[in-house]
Amino acid sequence: MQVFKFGGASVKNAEAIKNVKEIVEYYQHESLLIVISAMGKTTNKLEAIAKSYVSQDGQAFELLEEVKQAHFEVIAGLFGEEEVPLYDEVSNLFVEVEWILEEEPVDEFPYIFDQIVSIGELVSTKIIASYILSQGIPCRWIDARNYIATDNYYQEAGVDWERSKKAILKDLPSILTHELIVTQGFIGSTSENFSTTLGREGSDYSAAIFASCLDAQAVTIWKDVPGVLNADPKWFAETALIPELSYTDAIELTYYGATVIHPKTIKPLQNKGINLYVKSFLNYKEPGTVIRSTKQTLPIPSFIFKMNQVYINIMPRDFSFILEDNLSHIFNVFFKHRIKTNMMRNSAISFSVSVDDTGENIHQLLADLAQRFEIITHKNLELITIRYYNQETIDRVLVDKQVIAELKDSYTCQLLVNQIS
Ligand SMILES: Nc1ncnc2c1ncn2[C@@H]1O[C@H](COP(=O)(O)OP(=O)(O)O)[C@@H](O)[C@H]1O
Ligand SMILES: N[C@@H](CC(=O)OP(=O)(O)O)C(=O)O
Repeated sequence: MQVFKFGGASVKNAEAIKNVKEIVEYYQHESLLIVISAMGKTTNKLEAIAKSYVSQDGQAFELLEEVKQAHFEVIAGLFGEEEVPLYDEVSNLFVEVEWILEEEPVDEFPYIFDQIVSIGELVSTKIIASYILSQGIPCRWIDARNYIATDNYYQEAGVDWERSKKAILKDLPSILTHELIVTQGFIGSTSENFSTTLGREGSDYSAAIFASCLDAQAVTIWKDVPGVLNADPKWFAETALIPELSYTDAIELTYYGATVIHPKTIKPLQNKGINLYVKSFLNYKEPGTVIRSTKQTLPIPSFIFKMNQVYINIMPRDFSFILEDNLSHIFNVFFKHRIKTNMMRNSAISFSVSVDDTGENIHQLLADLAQRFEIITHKNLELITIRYYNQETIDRVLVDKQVIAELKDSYTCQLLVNQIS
C-alpha cells in the first residue's frame, strides 16, 4: 500500500480538488491511504479565530462565518446546485466551534487552538472524500483522532507510537483491501479524547506515521513544485530539481529550514526504509524527487534562506564562564518556551543563538533569560544555510550582505547576515 499527502495548496479550491481527484483516479487500483491538510490558508484563519476568542475582541463569530462560507463555496463549486447532505455534515463540524466560542475562554491558549484549528482538516477531508466518492471511486472518510494517539502537549503534541500503531493495525488494513481511505493530517487525540495538533505544517508527519505503522511501500507528498529543488523558488530565480536524495541529506535540509517537507517526516520513513516521493500535483506523471537509502550525496549545493531572525547574545552577569551550569539553565529556558534554535555559537563568556522572531513568546523568553544573564539582541537578520558549500556559493549569497556570525563544518555553512542598505 501507499500513502499520499495533499497539502493546503493542492486543495485550495474546487478546481484544485478536481485535480486531486484526477490524481487519485490515476492511482485508484493501488491500495491508498490519503492524508489531507486544511484548504489553502484555512489554518491561519482558524488561528486568528482562536486568538480573537481568547482576547474577546468580538470578531470571532464573523471570522468563523467567513471560513464557513468559503467552504460552502467550494462545495457549490464541486456539486453545483445539488442539495448534498455534505452541507449539513460540514455545518455540524462548524457548530462545534460555535459552541466553544459561546463559552468564556478559561482554558490555556494551546488547548483552545487545537480544539478550534483541528476543524480545518476535518472539513476539508469531509468535502474531498464526498467528492471522490461522488465520482465513483470507493472511498472511506476516517477520523485521524481515532488513530493518531498523542500526549496532551497541545499545539506540538508528541505521538504515542505504540497506541497509534495498535489502533491503525486493528482497523485500517482490512478497509484498504477494498476502499481508499481519506483522513486528516496534522491532528490527533489525547487519551481523554481532546483534539491535539502535531505542530504547524505537521500533515507530512501524519503521512509518515500512517506509513510507518502500515509498513507502506512508499509515501508521496504532492506539491506545487516539481520536487525538492536546490533552493526555494520563492527566493532564488534559478533552481534545479534534485532527482534523488539520501534520507540524511533530506533530514539535514529540512532541519535547517527547507520548508518543502516537515522535518519530523523523514526519520520514521528512514527507520522502515520507506521511499518518500515529492511530486508536482500540477504534472503528476513526472517523477519528481525520491528520498531513499542511497550513498548518492546532493549533486549540487543547496540553499536555505530563513528571514526575520533575531540573534540573541547571552552573557552571565557575574562573568562566570559559559559552562554546563549556565548552558543547562539556558537550554531549559528555551525548552520551556518551545523555541527552536536555528544556529548556536559559544565562547568563554557568551552564548549566542539565532531564532525565528515569533513575537510574544520571544519577549517572554528574553524576560526569563534576563533574570540571570545580560542579553543583547540584534533583529531583522537573515540566516543562509548552504549544504555542500564552496567559496563560489558563499560569494554568491553575500552580495550586499554583512556577515554577523558564521558557522562551518565539512558539509554545511551557516551565515547570519544583515542587508547592507
Ligand atoms: N528546497 C525546496 N524545494 C522545493 N520547494 C521548496 C524548497 N524550500 C521551500 N520550498 C517551498 O515549499 C513550497 C511547498 O510547500 P507548502 O507551501 O508548505 O505546501 P503545502 O501547503 O501544499 O504542504 C513551495 O511552493 C516552495 O516555495
Ligand atoms: N494545515 C496545517 C497542517 C499542514 O501541514 O498544512 P500544509 O500541508 O498545507 O503545510 C498547517 O497549515 O499548519
